[in-house]
Amino acid sequence: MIRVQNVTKVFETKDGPFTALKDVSFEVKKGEIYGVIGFSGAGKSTLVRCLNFLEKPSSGDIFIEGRSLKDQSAVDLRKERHRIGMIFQHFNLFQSRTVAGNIAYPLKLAKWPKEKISERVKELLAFVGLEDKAKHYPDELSGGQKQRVGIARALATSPSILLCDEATSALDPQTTESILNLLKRINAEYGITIVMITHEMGVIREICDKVAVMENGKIVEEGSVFEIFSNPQTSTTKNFVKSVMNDQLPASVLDKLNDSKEGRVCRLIFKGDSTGTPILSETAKKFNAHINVLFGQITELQGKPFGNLIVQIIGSKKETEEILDYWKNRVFVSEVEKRAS
Ligand SMILES: Nc1ncnc2c1ncn2[C@@H]1O[C@H](COP(=O)(O)OP(=O)(O)OP(=O)(O)O)[C@@H](O)[C@H]1O
Repeated sequence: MIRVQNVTKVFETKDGPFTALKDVSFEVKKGEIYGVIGFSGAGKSTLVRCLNFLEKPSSGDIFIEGRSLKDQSAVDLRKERHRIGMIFQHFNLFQSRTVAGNIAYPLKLAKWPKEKISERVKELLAFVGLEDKAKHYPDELSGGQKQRVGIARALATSPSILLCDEATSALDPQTTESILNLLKRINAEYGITIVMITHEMGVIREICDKVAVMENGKIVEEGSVFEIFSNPQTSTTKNFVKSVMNDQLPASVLDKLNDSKEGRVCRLIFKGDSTGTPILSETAKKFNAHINVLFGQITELQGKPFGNLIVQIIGSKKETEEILDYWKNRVFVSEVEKRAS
């Protein structure tokens, strides 16, 4: 659906050339919700602007449904952009136009007949739950309502892709949740592929299928949301996961573990149906070793239960290995460092 191929973007600045994107490649499949997360300055906004060629890559290319954007004429690129909607952190609404006027704008540009425009605007207002605000101006709306207008405007020309650049970063947690639910509906009901740019791991956890982690203009890690949450590799990704999982062992427990030097400490990750598996009681029946539970939490990942258990196995080396093999066939298992990270 979207293929980003070796994209590099160099800006000329008064201090010389600055490389904001370095050889970035990834693919987004049709119907997927794909997240790109990174700290401020990582290159996320530059990347999202390259996806629809608002920013032209210095090298590399973007393919939309197999079509290369690099070689397209200005006219063809404009047509291509009609199939790609975009929403922004600060909504970017026209203050002098009403809500209905904002939503109608791209349809006017596309030269739709008047009656069809008003029909489509009505339909979109109903979809985003703002039927009663058609004649209001943006400064009479809350942040969440403004973003709903932004979403309705982005959907007006029935795009197949929606790019969201920090779409919830200016909103409070409750409003963020309602906007994320609206984006999920857009994805499920219209099959629209969504690319979410964000610095909030909670947004990724809530709605994305896959995620790429960006740092200094590069993708440092990519995978399914489950893979990234259960087994983050780079320190940046670990920090993002930590920001929402709160699954670190308290210092006092770590101290005790370091003192005792006994046993192996492991993290067990349960997903979906496996969350209800009575794995510890089964282990106790089957093996003689002692299992000491240090931490336990069940949260939700993409609407499915996601359990996280940290345990210490106290037993012989052979028995510990047997237990680990037994677990590895049932749940995701990783070793936990006893030192605080
Ligand atoms: N037009 C430009 N000219 C020069 N440098 C730029 C330009 N646009 C972006 N940059 C630089 O590229 C880097 C990446 O910026 P970008 O806005 O893509 O990051 P970001 O991850 O979206 O950060 P934020 O969340 O703060 O917007 C930054 O160091 C920025 O200063």
